[in-house]
Amino acid sequence: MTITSEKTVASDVVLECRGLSAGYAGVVVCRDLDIKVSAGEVVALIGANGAGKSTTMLTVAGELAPIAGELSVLGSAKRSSLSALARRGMSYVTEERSVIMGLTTAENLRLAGVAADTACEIFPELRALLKRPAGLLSGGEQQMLTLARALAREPRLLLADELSLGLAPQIVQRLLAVVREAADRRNLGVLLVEQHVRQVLAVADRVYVMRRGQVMLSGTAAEIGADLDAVQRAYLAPASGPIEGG
Ligand SMILES: Nc1ncnc2c1ncn2[C@@H]1O[C@H](COP(=O)(O)OP(=O)(O)OP(=O)(O)O)[C@@H](O)[C@H]1O
Repeated sequence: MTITSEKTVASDVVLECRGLSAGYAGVVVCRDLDIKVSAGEVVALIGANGAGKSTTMLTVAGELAPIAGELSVLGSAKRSSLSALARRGMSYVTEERSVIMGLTTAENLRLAGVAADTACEIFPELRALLKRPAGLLSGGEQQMLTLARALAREPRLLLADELSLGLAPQIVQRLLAVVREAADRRNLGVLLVEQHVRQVLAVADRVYVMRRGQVMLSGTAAEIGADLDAVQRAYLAPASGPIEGG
């Protein structure tokens, strides 16, 4: 199945890869990736376990060197480390709880150079939790803290890899709504890996569907959502056997 039409939300491209191959120690795991994210756009990367989503994100984030192809992040095609990209306006958040558990919410924010008021504007839920050690926050609250910390720095590109892994549906919805709002209000470009396909389709502009290291399908969220059952059967069921041609 091929869906070709794509909505162009903004002309400002914050992330683009063309013919990108990525992997580990020279072994290709993802190949020929053509992915683009513009400012103000929420783009979802979905796929079954092992499809190569995290490998793609790690490569885009500067953690893995591309094996082949072109990659341009925030207007530069020069390879940059995660920390250099962070300085230029990229935030990378993952499912791993990145808060320091022994510090309070307020201390975690201070350590990141983020004003508590700014974080609480993003997630008002954090206000009542400022004095609580992050280790005592629920998983959802920890991810609100993580996301507030990331968004308070006013990035131009947010990479979020399964931010809502293992969280309750209402929390997933809340986190995704805040990401959508940041895209709309601050012109943030977002690339989002998400297992909660229906929920992510509700907030995304466009979607790339990966399977066995390749983008098999791309389109607007409406296009992908229109035949989601078929997409799920064809591409989101667990793949069996090795990735071909690695
Ligand atoms: N550090 C690594 N070294 C070698 N191979 C790896 C490494 N990490 C992942 N892989 C392999 O790369 C392939 C893609 O993995 P990746 O984690 O990118 O998929 P994913 O789509 O993010 O999966 P999931 O949804 O399960 O997180 C898998 O076959 C995996 O075993």
